[in-house]
Amino acid sequence: MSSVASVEAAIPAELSGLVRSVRVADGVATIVADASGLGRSAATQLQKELEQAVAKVPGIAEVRVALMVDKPKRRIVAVGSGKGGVGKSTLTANLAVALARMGRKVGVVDADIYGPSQVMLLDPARGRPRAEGNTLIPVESEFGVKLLSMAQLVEPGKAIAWRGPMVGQALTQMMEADWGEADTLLVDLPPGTGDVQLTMLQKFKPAGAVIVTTPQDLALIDATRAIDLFAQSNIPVVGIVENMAGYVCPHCGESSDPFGAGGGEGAAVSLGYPFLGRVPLAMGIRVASDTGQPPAANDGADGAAFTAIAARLAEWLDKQPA
Ligand SMILES: Nc1ncnc2c1ncn2[C@@H]1O[C@H](COP(=O)(O)OP(=O)(O)OP(=O)(O)O)[C@@H](O)[C@H]1O
Repeated sequence: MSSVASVEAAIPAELSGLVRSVRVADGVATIVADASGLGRSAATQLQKELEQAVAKVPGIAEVRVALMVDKPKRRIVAVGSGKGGVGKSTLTANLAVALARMGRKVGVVDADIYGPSQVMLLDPARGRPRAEGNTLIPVESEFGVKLLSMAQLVEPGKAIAWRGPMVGQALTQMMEADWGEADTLLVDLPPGTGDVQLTMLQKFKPAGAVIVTTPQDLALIDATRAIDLFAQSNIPVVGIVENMAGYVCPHCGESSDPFGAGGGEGAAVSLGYPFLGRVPLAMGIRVASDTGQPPAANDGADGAAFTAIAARLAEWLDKQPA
């Protein structure tokens, strides 16, 4: 048998369909295999299995495996707000779950170092991300969304008082993790306009940004600042979401507007950005969120607003150039 034939015969049958070429010269076997569509860990596994199988072939001193991989078309969408507590994390988690229910492969990066809440929202079982070499493997939440959070990387309850460079490094590790097939990465940014935002904009160039605000004037002024940050970096603003708008009393059914109403929509119109929708202030949203059950995971009324906003985001994503 020729040395190429011996190498081919040694490759397990279930992997041979992925092998594109085999060459042998001076005891060195060079195998090219197609790993496109496999996640990074499956590709590493393929490489190992090929190396191990071929190393056993008599006369082969060295095995080199080259993998053909396609760069996944993954879009990053930053979710930002001018100030804290406006529901940015709640929106991010629910958009992710709603997009996953629409068939997208979604990852969430919780970059909100000052209040990382995605673990509570999406993974109350608190899975720990694994690491392969320097590459993090995100946790799979029960809602079909992959997750990496600053909260998984530090001890629970420890004050997060990191300096800028550490924050940038942690963000980079999360962004460059093995996101596998994920086509959309939603990044829950800290409120305001600090180091994380700048690293995000300069290094990872999101395809777009969703801005969350509550309807009252102060939040809107802050939201305008957040919008400016994206606009200055030429990151398109997908649109503005108005959260905590309109409270329906669960007892009497009367609707009131504790934070005013329509401010987000008004700001969107006057600034010339699309208005993506309004999420009511609802007890059900708060309770479900606190117990790790994002309303968008179900067909109930509390999830409907998130699903509608996710549909607008999906439509926007589909219109972006490949
Ligand atoms: N539409 C809503 N109805 C009721 N409660 C809400 C709504 N949106 C958010 N909340 C609640 O408000 C609180 C703050 O929300 P969230 O953590 O999402 O805000 P945030 O903007 O991400 O804040 P931070 O930047 O401080 O992390 C949470 O307890 C959340 O459950």
